[in-house]
Amino acid sequence: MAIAATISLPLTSPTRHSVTRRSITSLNVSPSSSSSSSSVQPSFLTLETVAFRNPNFRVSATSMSIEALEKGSQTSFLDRKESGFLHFVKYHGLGNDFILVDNRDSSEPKLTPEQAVKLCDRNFGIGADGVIFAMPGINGTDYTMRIFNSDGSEPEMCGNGVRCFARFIAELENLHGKQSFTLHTGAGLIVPEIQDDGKVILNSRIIQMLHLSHANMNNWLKTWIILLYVDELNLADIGPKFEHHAMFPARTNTEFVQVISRSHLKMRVWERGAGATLACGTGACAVVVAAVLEGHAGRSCTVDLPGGPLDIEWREEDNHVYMTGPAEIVFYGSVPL
Ligand SMILES: N[C@H](CCC[C@H](N)C(=O)O)C(=O)O
Repeated sequence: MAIAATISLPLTSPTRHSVTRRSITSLNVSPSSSSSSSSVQPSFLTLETVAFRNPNFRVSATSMSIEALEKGSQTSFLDRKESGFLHFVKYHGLGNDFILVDNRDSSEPKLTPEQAVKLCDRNFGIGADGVIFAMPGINGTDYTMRIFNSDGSEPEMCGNGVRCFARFIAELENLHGKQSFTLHTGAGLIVPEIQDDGKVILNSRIIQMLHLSHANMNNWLKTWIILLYVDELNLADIGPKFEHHAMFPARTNTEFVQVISRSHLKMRVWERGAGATLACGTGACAVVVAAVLEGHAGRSCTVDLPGGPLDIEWREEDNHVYMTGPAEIVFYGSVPL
């Protein structure tokens, strides 16, 4: 599959430090942490992202020329259905980046895992940690979210991916204000609730899984609390040893955690099927649940990841986990299939 793409860039004013409120998509409604979401540091914005942040230009990957985009072209881009091409939107959540595909017209993913591997390649493809498909719901849900990791494996769920998925659906369906939809995932039913300010809540079912998995040392969400200086870790060396250990027949994500205080953790992650990523939403949630269960932290923590901070709260009264973090559009694109 040739990878020659015309890229349309949804750009806002290219100031390096403008992380607009609307760009903060949160899985948290607790006002206490909303202020912290505005503390999201723009440090994870790369020059490429900033350079692509002006809504009036299109970059053609073939000519690398910059052309003015007619008004409203973002909407028309999302309506593109030319056959023989895959139209996608590139999002990232703290640098954990995904190719999002509007797959609402079919219950079969538009890409094979092998094609996803090629598109995720950062040199020969678009470059991403995974491909996420917005598909028709099943068993009465509004949508289904499926994800292929950059190695082609299919995980059950993806925390950062849910934030990007929520932003993607809101754009596709032109949703504004408070919205809620039911989402079928490999980890079960998720009911993301988009709040008036664009934030999204994560439902409690995942907590039972997190709780159970920590207790049962289930391979998917197993988290190791290791009291160490995580920056000194050679993830490429130690990560695969955990991922491929015989203890985890389905492999595992592994989070390496430094407890800075009872409300501040620092984490690096080696992800199953994606390697060292800049952020892991499910991992950050699992880390806080595990740290609480192990007595290392309180129920509200800022988790520092290489891509930036996530605010996580495991609320006692409803057993929900609330995650606050950004979900940014990077560009729209089309690739020939
Ligand atoms: N690689 C992970 C899926 C993505 C999880 C991570 N990106 C997140 O934000 O939750 C796995 O195979 O379980």
